[in-house]
Amino acid sequence: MNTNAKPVTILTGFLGAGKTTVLNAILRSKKDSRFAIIENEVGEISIDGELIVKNTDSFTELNNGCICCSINDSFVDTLRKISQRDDWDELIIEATGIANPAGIIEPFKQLQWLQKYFQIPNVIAIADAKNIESQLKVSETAATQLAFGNKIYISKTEEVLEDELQSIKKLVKDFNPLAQLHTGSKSAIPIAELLKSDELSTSPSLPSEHKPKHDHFEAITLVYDQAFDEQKLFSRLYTFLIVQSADVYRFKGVFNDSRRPNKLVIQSVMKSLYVEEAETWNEGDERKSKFVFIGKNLQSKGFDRMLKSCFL
Ligand SMILES: Nc1nc2c(ncn2[C@@H]2O[C@H](COP(=O)(O)OP(=O)(O)OP(=O)(O)O)[C@@H](O)[C@H]2O)c(=O)[nH]1
Repeated sequence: MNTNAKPVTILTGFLGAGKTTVLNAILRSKKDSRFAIIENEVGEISIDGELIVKNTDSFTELNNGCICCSINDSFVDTLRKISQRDDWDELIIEATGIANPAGIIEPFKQLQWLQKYFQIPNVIAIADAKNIESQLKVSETAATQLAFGNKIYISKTEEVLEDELQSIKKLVKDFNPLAQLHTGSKSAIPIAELLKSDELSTSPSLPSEHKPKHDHFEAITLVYDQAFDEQKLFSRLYTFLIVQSADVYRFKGVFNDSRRPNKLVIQSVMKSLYVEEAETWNEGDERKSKFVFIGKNLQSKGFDRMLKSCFL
């Protein structure tokens, strides 16, 4: 092992599993570390970039598009760029929720020059206690993500009963018996255990002829200059999610309600919808509102009409 190589953590897991939440908890708990962060998102517009807690000693690189299928030049270029900087101590990569993480893990194992700068990654696969069972039924990707973790973290455990949690543990173990299993909730994420590197040798190696499969998800991003009415937006989206949204697996937005000094974040995971306050708008901000819908057979016109009906 190269002693100058720095630690790398990859966060994978299905849409809405809690990857950004874990990333933010790591940033908050290790204030003295300087993090290089790579966000791999679908859609042309970054929303996750806006959801990461601000830490002046860290920097974020965005890598849009699918990096699941092969060693991807733009991802390797991003790693090269980071390797040439000396203002970071640890690298964290948040993979998109809709892809097999093989293409993110593969370069670290196969490109020798990378090993001079980066350790073999600690891969944390996050499974949402409330939704993983149904996600595994609709998505092969959800299963593949679990299979790649050397650690599996079951999030949102406070949302399920103890006997449900036991059967979820058994279920995820079936997909990856070698992984260390951890559980937690938003306010009690076992960061130290998740980041401990002593078990990395159990990281599953890639099958020599692996053919990554991914589901045919698409993302629609919509951006508006107009301000939104928070209540209207919540109630229309809530009704939409309950009544019509079989094919929307994830929805996220950062929006402006001009009566409020803060950015507002609205997001759904399956049928649940949440609004949270984020940082305040700065003087001179354009106050654009951005939304992304992720799923199958999506029609942007319908989303656009619904969102426009929620302007202030
Ligand atoms: N109740 C509860 N909610 C959680 C927990 N972890 C995350 N969440 C919520 O779940 C939603 C999705 O969390 P994110 O961290 O954005 O999920 P993600 O995996 O980054 O989502 P994508 O990047 O879109 O795939 C947010 O509303 C979080 O606040 C948890 O342990 N308990």
